Amino acid sequence: MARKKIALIGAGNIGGTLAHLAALKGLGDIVLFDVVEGVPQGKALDLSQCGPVEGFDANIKGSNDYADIAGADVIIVTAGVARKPGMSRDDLLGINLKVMKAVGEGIAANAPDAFVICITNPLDAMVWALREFSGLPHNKVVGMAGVLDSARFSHFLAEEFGVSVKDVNTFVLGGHGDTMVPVLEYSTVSGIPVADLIDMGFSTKEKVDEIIKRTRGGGGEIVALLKTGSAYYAPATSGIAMAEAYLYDQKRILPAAAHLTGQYGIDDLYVGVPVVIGAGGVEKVVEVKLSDEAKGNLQVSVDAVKELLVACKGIDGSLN
Ligand SMILES: NC(=O)c1ccc[n+]([C@@H]2O[C@H](COP(=O)([O-])OP(=O)(O)OC[C@H]3O[C@@H](n4cnc5c(N)ncnc54)[C@H](O)[C@@H]3O)[C@@H](O)[C@H]2O)c1
Ligand SMILES: O=C(O)C[C@H](O)C(=O)O
Repeated sequence: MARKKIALIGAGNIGGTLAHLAALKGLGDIVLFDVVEGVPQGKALDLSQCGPVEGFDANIKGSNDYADIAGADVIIVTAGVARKPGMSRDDLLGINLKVMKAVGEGIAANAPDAFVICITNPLDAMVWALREFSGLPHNKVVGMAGVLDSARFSHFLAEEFGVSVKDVNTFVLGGHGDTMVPVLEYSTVSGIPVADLIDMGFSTKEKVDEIIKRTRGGGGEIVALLKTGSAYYAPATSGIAMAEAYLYDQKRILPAAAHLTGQYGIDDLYVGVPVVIGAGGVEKVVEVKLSDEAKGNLQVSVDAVKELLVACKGIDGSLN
């Protein structure tokens, strides 16, 4: 069987980390694409020289030419700009929208059969715009944020409860902004609901509420510490988990920004919900029952995403 091909659009902090992980995990051959000349080529050469030590055979190529992504099975998009302290993700909209246009056109012309995972911020608006610009089927274009936000929530809960993070399962829904919705009723440790663990004295409601707040601000906390950019190790790991679900037809249920057509009362919008990812791309949107409080919070988050789409349409008339 021919090796799979993974194309990474954007060879910055996340792009380079994605390439490293994809090579270590043997996902296939890798193309690192960027508009900056030299950077993808330099990173590809450096990464290729891990091969003899790690024992991987992946062909890793750096490129400034979209023709090199032809035949890609999976494309992960991180092209664009990351925020710095004092900025919100939404401040990136104008500049990254233009990047999504170029990337969408490049994908449409060279790799229209790929499964495309968008990571660029502001995530929910950028994945929507990327889908519009590329014209790919909605089930083949998805946004990564929920896996990362849920990983943050799980990490904080495991630390607070003093249990292995392997047993913690959480869901964060909604847009990837400060209005995201960590859903407590679907958060468990080995199947035990968080509320029961609070009753058993593992923590208090106040502390768990603080963790929810910290999860919502999880990206900003790292931006404030790094000062020059944003998180990249956990975002790359999260993107790779989604790529593996597609490449290995795992049918995983993962929170991801997917195109909704009425589910959760939301139409023609990309927003974070649980989805099944397998060889068919986004194979199903999983519509879980939500409490009235979670529904209200999701609506606030959806309204924030809608505002960003209005802004996108204002900037680029072709999106109307
Ligand atoms: N969805 C999430 O959960 C999540 C998490 C972390 C970061 N992000 C976002 O991911 C994006 C990338 O983050 P990063 O840390 O890798 O940033 P980075 O600045 O390190 O890398 C971005 C790369 O994109 C390249 N680029 C710019 N315009 C391009 C174009 N038109 N075509 C191809 N490449 C282009 C740049 O040259 C740069 O190498 C940012 O928008 C960031 O906000 C999202
Ligand atoms: O916070 C950011 O700007 C990057 C990313 O969205 C994150 O959540 O880490």
